[in-house]
Parts: sequence; C-alpha cells; structure tokens
Amino acid sequence: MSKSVMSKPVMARAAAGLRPREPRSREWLVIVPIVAICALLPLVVRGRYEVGVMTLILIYAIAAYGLDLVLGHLGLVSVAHAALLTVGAYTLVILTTKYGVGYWPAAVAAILVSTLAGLLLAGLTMRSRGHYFSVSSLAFAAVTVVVITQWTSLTNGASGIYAIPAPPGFESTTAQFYLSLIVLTVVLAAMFLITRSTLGRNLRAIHADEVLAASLGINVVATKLKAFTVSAAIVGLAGPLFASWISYITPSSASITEGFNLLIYVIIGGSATLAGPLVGAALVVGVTEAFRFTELFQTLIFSGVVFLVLLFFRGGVVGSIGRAWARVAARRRRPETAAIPEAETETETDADAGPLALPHLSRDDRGEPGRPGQVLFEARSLTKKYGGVTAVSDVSLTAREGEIIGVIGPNGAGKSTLFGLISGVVGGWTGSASFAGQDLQKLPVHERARLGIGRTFQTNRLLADETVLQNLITAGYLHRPTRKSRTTDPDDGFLDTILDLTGLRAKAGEVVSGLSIEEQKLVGVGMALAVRPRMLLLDEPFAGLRESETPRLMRLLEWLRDQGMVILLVEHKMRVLMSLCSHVYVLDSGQLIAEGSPNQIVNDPRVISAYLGTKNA
Ligand SMILES: Nc1ncnc2c1ncn2[C@@H]1O[C@H](COP(=O)(O)OP(=O)(O)OP(=O)(O)O)[C@@H](O)[C@H]1O
Repeated sequence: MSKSVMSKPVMARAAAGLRPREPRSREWLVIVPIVAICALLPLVVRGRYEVGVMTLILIYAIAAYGLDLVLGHLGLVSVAHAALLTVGAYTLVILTTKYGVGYWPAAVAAILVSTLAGLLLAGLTMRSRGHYFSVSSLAFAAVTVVVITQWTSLTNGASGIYAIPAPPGFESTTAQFYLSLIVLTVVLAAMFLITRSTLGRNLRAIHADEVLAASLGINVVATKLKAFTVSAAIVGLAGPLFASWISYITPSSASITEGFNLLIYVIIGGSATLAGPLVGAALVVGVTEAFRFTELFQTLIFSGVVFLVLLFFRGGVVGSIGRAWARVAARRRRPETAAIPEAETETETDADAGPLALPHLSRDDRGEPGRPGQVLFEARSLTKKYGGVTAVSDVSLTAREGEIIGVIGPNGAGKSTLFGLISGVVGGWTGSASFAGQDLQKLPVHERARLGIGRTFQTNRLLADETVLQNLITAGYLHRPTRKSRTTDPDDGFLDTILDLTGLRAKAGEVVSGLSIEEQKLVGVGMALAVRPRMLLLDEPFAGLRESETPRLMRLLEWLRDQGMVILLVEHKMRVLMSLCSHVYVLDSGQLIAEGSPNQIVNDPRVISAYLGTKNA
C-alpha cells in the first residue's frame, strides 16, 4: 500500500479555506465608466451629424464584439461578419418596405436570418482552420455581395433600397443613439458572461491547442459551431440598427472591405478584451470622420493611425494598456505563496494523516466503483502506418483496474503513436480497442476523454497564457457542478485537492508559461487528473523532473493506482518503472518484442539487446 500524498498541514489548510481562486476580472471597472460617459455624450455633443457618427460607432462596435467572439476567443479570422450584418439589415429592409411587416417583428427576423447565415457558414467551414477558414469567410462575403446584387426582384440589386424606417419610438438621431447604446450594453454584459463561462474557457482552450482541448473532453467542432452562432446572433443585433441608421442600403455593405474594417476595429482596440472593440471602432471611425473634409489624405491618415497603433500597441490599445497594468499590479501584489509557507507546501508524507478523501475519483458518477483486476482496456493487433513507416505493428495490450503498466522502448519505437491511437489523437489505424466494454475505433478524442481516458503529452501541451488554476478549471469542465448544485465552492474542492496532490498549490495563481519545465509537467498531470480519468496515459512524466520531485509523483501514481485507476506509463527512467509497474510492454520499431513483470523484462535478452543494453550502460 502506498504512503499518503496528503499531509496534515495540507488538510488543515484546505479546512481553513485557504483555497486559491480564479483571478476575478476587473474589466467591468473600465467598461462601466465608458458606457456611462457614452450615455452622457449626447448631452454635451448635440450636433445631429456628431450624434450620428457616435451612433454608427456603437453599431459597428456591436458587430465588432460579435466578430471578436470568434477572432479573439477562438482565433478564427473572419471577413464574413460585415456580410452577416448586411444580411440582417437587408432582411429588415425587405420585410418592412416590401412586405409591410412591423419594424420589431422584422428586426427579430433580421437577427434570426443573420444567425442562420452564420450557422450556415460555420457548418460549412468549422472543420477548416487558420487560413482555410479565412479564405472560406472571404468567399462567403463575396457570394453574399453577388447574391444581393443579382437578386434584383428582392433587393433592388446594385441600386440598393431607400427610405428605411426608423425603429418606432426611436425616430430621432439621439433616440437611435440611446437604442444602440442599450443594445451595446446588453452585448457587453453577454460578452462579459460568455468569456467567463465554460463556453469562454473552452473557446480559449481550443484557440490555444485543439488537440489538448479534445483530450480534455471538449467537443471542438460543436463548441466552434456554438461560438460562431452566438457571434452571428450578436452581429445580427447590429443589422436592423445599421439599416435604420444608414437609411439607404446597397450590397457594398457586405463587401470584403467592410469585413476588413470590422477586423481592424477589433485588432486596433484589442481583441479578447471587453473594451477593445468599442475603443477600436471609436478610434477608427472617429479618425476617418474627423478627416472626411480632406478626402485625399483621409485614407493616408487612416492607414497611418492603424500602422502606428499596430507598431506601438501590440495587442491593440486596450490589450496593451491592460498588459502594462497587469505588470504593474503583479509587481505590487503580495506573492500568493505568502499565506502558505513554501516549507509547508513541500511537506512530505505523514503516516498518520491518511489521504484526503477524493470522492470525485470514485466511480459513483460513472456507475460503479473500480474493481481491481477487472479488465478496463483491451487492444488487439493495433497497427498504424505512416506511409512506408509502420509506427505500431500488430500490438496487443491489456490493462486491468488498479494497475500501473509500463510501455518502454528506444526512440522511435512507437510509444507515443500507441498513446495517440488509444486516446484518439492518431487516427487511421487497424485492429481493435475497447475501453470499459466500449469499442474505441470510431470514438473521437473528446468522447474517449468523456469515457474516462485522460492523458499527458510528451511535450507539454498547456494553456500557456493562463494560470495553473485556470488550466485546471478548464480541464475539469466536464465535471463542474451545475449552478444549481453549487455551494460556496465553485469547484467542489476537487481542483483544490489536485493542487495539493501535485504540489502546485503555491503556484496556483502563476501563469503557466512562467513555470519551470518540471512544474509544467505537473500541471499536465493535474489537468489529466481533472478530467477524472479511469485510465491515465502518461507520456514520460518523469522526464526533466528534479530528483526531489520524483518521489512525490511516484507516490501520487501509486495512490491513484490504489484508488483503482489504470495508469499506462511511457518512461525511460528504469528505476522509476521497476518500482511502479506490475507489467511492462516493450516496443521496438513498432513491434511488441516482450512483455512481462519488470524483473522478467530486465532479464530478457531481446530487451537488453534492443533497449536496456545501451540504456543501462
Ligand atoms: N506524424 C507522423 N508522421 C510520420 N511519421 C511519424 C509520425 N509520428 C511518428 N512517426 C514515426 O513513427 C515512428 C514511431 O514514432 P513515435 O513518436 O511513436 O515513437 P516513440 O517511441 O514515442 O519515440 P520517442 O521515445 O522518441 O518519443 C517513428 O519512426 C516516427 O518517425
């Protein structure tokens, strides 16, 4: 039986409520005054033209927030959002002017049509990434312009449509300004909530690393689809406002140029920031309008401003200011470790303490408790070829609950590929594999994670710009208590326990990119645990770990095994492997050359010749 990985001080600390919390965003402290100032502006700036320009800024800002949901939070560069806005605007115009539909029902229909158009675009393109997606969005914008231009019976073609009605009750320029401000405030509140919700966290995980996100159980395609639909709905809100403001609409509003303009607002202001799109729209539209009198120089000045901002404010105006502020605040802030002396967090085992109960690792949410000895995973004749290279060849493997199983072999033996096959990251293999009685062949990565297969990667795959705790919160999303069942502790103490198990408590508030490689390894293990796996695939978790850290991780793995977890361990450190594993599989050039107990393996002449001979020399 393993020794406890939890000490009395650790438990006492947990009981005392010294739990690290996800940093609370203060962005609303900036945005509330900005909205308040906006609300006061028409009292100061009374000119019809000026109020009109301010209204246009608000409308563009609404659309820019919609765009930022996919640009800043998902990393998809879309030039189709102006087209989505225009589709909504045309819907309102056509319904009100041609079919006599009331303004408000037409506005609702406009939002729906924009959302559906966004859903169509998303459905067609969500599996493509990076520039493939951008080119698709470009094509969508171009096709929208062509359809609007050619469908003359409905849209009046290139001539456009005049005399668009104003929203009833909001006929004056000032009233339209306030209506736009109300809509913008709703959008801001929605963005604030979305970016802090599970959806927001999952979007950031996908943005950072799609493979990692899927390994955490996140359905990448469905999440992208959801985000794009919400994004289109937000842009849809701007459609009717835009139509009423402009009072004369042509197909050019859907053009790629307009799509780029929206992108510029977000990038100049600062993507993935709450104030960014509004500040960007104000800056760009403001400068453009201010220099309207000099048409010759207007474009030059506009380009100059864009260029200067991008040169001196990487991350946009708001993003750069936010980062500078965060640096100052970090210097001022007392280190989070202060409340918990380092010596205490490093406390090693305490024979009397016993492990802190981890009810979350029990199988109650999966139906039944772990039964040591019961076969959980079985693979038969797994084969994976990369062109002419057979990375894994006819490998069979069985894993029982409560076992740590070693997978060893020289470099290029096929160990990581084998993990890829099991976790689903590597496709196109033959053979059969089942987990908890379920065939894995057709299951995507996220479904396997949901089934209980957790993994770490040979090279750290983490959310580098987020804190340790934020990484764990994202990783634990499948098991976050619903709002209804929430008590005072949003994470039910589970992530808190993982921080203690991995020894990362003192680092909980630190950004992952600033941690040492070994700390990052432990974050990876913690994230895999947050998925609450029944089987854990660890790809060289001890590589790069200090000698002093090795025993802690060994004890953690033993403890997890004693909880009934299966651990598949790829490791080159034979001492660790010999001590932890009950069974070892040896691969060489993709083939299984031996299997057995650690003692059998180290004395097997084939293993000595292929791997250990050189390794132990
Ligand atoms: N994406 C890929 N495309 C082509 N060949 C690949 C790919 N991934 C792995 N291979 C090849 O498959 C074989 C097995 O590689 P794999 O990374 O699984 O070995 P490994 O045992 O994990 O090695 P290491 O200990 O160095 O990580 C190697 O010959 C490798 O070059």
